[in-house]
Amino acid sequence: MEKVAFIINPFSAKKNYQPFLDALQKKVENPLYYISESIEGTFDFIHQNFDQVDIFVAVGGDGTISTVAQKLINTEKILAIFPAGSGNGFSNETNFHKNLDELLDKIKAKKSRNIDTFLVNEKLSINVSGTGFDGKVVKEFEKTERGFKNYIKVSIQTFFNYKPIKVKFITENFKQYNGKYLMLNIANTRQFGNNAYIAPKASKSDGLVDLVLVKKFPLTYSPFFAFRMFTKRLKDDDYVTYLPVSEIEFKVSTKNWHLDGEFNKIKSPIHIKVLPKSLRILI
Ligand SMILES: Nc1ncnc2c1ncn2[C@@H]1O[C@H](COP(=O)(O)OP(=O)(O)OP(=O)(O)O)[C@@H](O)[C@H]1O
Repeated sequence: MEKVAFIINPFSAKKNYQPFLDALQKKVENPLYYISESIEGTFDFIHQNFDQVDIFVAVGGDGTISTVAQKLINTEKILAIFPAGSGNGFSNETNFHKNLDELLDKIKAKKSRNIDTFLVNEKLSINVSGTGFDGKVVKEFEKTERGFKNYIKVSIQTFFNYKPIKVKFITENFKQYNGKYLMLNIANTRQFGNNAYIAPKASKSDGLVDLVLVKKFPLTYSPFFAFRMFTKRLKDDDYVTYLPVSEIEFKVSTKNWHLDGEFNKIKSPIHIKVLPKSLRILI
């Protein structure tokens, strides 16, 4: 077996990691694994095993993957994923499936490629991060037991009393886009998760992110918006503007952000910067 370590987040996938662990122990002799009780725990584990491991497998959702990725950025170490989250946006976009045999075959072949990531001020994002409506939704969602149904429920409740955010660009050339928005997202890949394609043309290896500005639309329009998002047709939507950028600065009237689906408080002004080809992933 290649030099590989499995980092399992017991809080993802409805805490149902035991079947994964049983299967792993059946198929791999004496696997190196770590059940992560905290983000700090994951950091320590990676630090302690860094020299003797080539491939770190994150077993969890986008939040877990992002914490593992933070320690692998700009190194030769390879990130692999066994998706076990509720949305799995990043793993959907990087071709990882809930199939242990397939993953073990890929590990044996050990082929990899470098992809982009980006920073929101100093914080790393690998998939899609944003502020405004969905920052608030993630904040409220984290108070529930998660899952797709709760996500939809919280989204509808939040929509009713949501005030648009104000965005003011610092970077010249973009000032024409100053204004009020329902939400602002930065997309390295195409989807949030659950095949919700907020940026259907985004590419994780072009040195750019899509800055996605969404204007407030009437509630009656939300089914059309959702339909377009799930069918990769949001690009044609009049409420949405796409700005592909490698770096951009702006002020925004809220601190509520989500980074790869995890709630974060980030102080304005905001500096977005792509880190081109900074993360090596197993293919
Ligand atoms: N390395 C880690 N170790 C322990 N807990 C973590 C780690 N990374 C993230 N967490 C916490 O675990 C919870 C679930 O994380 P994660 O995002 O992986 O799963 P999810 O929310 O079910 O999936 P998704 O983001 O795909 O919807 C979050 O509350 C997060 O803060």
